[in-house]
Amino acid sequence: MQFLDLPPVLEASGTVRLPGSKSISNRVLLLAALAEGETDIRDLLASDDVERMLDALRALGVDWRHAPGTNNYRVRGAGGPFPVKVAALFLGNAGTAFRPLTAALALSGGSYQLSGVARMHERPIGDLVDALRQIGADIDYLGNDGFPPLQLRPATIRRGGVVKVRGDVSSQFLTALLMALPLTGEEVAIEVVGELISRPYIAITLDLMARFGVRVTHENWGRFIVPGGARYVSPGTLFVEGDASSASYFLAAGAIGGGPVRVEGVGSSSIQGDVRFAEALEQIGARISMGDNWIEASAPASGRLRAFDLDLNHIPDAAMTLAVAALFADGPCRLRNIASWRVKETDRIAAMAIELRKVGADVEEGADYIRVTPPATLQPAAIDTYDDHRMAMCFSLVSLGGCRVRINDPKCVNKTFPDYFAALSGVVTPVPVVAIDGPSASGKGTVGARVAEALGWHHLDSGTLYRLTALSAIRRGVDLGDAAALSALAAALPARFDGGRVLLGDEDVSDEIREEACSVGASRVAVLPAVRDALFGRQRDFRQGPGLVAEGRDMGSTIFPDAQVKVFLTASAEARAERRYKQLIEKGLPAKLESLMQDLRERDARDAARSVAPLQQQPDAVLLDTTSMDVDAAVAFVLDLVRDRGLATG
Ligand SMILES: Nc1ncnc2c1ncn2[C@@H]1O[C@H](COP(=O)(O)OP(=O)(O)O)[C@@H](O)[C@H]1O
Ligand SMILES: Nc1ccn([C@@H]2O[C@H](COP(=O)(O)OP(=O)(O)O)[C@@H](O)[C@H]2O)c(=O)n1
Repeated sequence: MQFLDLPPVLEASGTVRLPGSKSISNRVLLLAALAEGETDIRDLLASDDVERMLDALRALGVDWRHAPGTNNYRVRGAGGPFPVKVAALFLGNAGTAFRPLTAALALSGGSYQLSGVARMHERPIGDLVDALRQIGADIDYLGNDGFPPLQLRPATIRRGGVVKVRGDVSSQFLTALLMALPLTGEEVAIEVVGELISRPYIAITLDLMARFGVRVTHENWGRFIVPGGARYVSPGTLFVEGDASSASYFLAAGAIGGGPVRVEGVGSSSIQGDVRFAEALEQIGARISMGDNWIEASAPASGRLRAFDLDLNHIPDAAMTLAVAALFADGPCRLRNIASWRVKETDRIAAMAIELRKVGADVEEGADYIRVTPPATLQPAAIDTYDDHRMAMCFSLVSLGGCRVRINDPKCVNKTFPDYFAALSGVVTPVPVVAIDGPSASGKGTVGARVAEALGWHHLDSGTLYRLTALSAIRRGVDLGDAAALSALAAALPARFDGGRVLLGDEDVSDEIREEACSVGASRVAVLPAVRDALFGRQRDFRQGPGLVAEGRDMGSTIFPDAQVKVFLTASAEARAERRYKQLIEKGLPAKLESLMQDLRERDARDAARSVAPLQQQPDAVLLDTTSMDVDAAVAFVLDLVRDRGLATG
């Protein structure tokens, strides 16, 4: 399984240009395909769901062209039903393609097979099929009743009259009918049965249909009239707004991570309901400002979002972002009236509950609500994403809690936002790391500790973890080649660091781990991949604000490959042996220069030759050879690097 590790973040601020709206992109493509004339569509979303729609339109005989290097498309409309009368369409997991195409194809007088991925075949479509059957459409279920895949056949469609459709499972059924019914040419009334959910999505549909010349009226969102003699006519050029649901992650980032974070592409003139996410964020304390085409969010003056209890029926997709924002609130939060989450890309209520618990939240889920009690401190976790782009994007926000987070299967964001993680990294400042790697006695520990102190940052001497593992093993008589036993020891190591002291349980072992036996032992256990794995997360957990200085052999290559400063610290073997000798004698520990030299050479060789995380200078590391340099100069050199990168002032 692929994964993406997001580092803990210090703060969020900056500007993001949003990709095109998925809802608008797929609606506009279908309307342009059915319309008379050519439509120039600007800033179309480039994503999997839109690809599925584009592929389908081409298979149905609609001619479209893409202007290379842009997100602009020209669609030559069919001026009515689709010209190709027999087709098999694969629509992935794109609800915004599947539902509207089902309705439009049911009225196109052809034989069409529509299928998708396994999850698409678990997402209900029965209410739409029932509505279409009322007017004579010939539709069969090829799998389970009420679900895709579907077989559509030519049929005599009753024109005019009344069609009833349920509105309480997915508003896409109504959207699909609204967009397709003008193909009949007669006035039709659509009556919504049950309470209409996600109304703002219907507003988008009506707005876009009007731009293509078909004006639908409605009575209080319960009864809609598609006028007689309606035909779609291209509006010429049409700009796709930025995606308001995608905006939610960045606005939340601003509200949690300080801000201001500005999104461009949506604003007060947007037709997308999800811009109202900004209002919800404001209600819970965030500072929001807005222009026609942008929205900006900053953290509350108090620094902390307020606990909330909100009905989020009108913004079901963006509401997911609030479920994760709840981790940063000052008390338990309740998200209500979100039953539609259960039939989306995955059962989002269940998925959200499982993953929020992983980071430490206490979660209660009901049929149509979720209650999130934030933990005192977030726990690092590996988040499963359920092939659901929004799960991946939402949980990236955990990193704003100064907590590392792993996102499994990060490519699921391709559904709506292929560049999401790059866009996110453009507005967040990860906790900075100075990684110092190098051979034994090159001065890593001394320089690292001094640099950390000068910056006021945390310090990790990773070698002590290997030394402690060796010490525990020696004490318990564990064989230094027994990978399974050693990795179990390493994983459960009761290590604590207190000032300059190293504790194993309550015992101060600072000196003991420096003795020859531990040095040799550490070097031996360190070649075992299982031991290195067992210590991996523990080392990463040292990365906390305001920053970390980490030293060892693989800080820059493996543990913190994204470290902002990487130093390869070295000195000649003779210089290093002499330093070690002096160091041990000063501590009153036994030492012989010759055997130290010998040991050092052997350890250097083992570190450089091992298969996992060998010691070598990284291409992006700065070489610092201290053979003829004193400690002060070495410390000053590293501090200069840190300041040059703009990571610390003073
Ligand atoms: N640039 C330097 N010049 C002289 N002595 C140094 C220098 N850097 C470190 N030392 C000394 O060398 C000894 C070993 O350094 P240490 O920091 O323990 O190395 P490492 O952590 O790389 O094994 C210490 O006594 C330290 O004071
Ligand atoms: N990041 C690290 C740190 C130490 N080690 C191993 O752990 C041993 C002890 O590390 P250390 O940094 O305390 O050793 P010295 O450099 O002080 O001799 C080294 O000999 C390395 O083999 C490692 O493999 N990876």
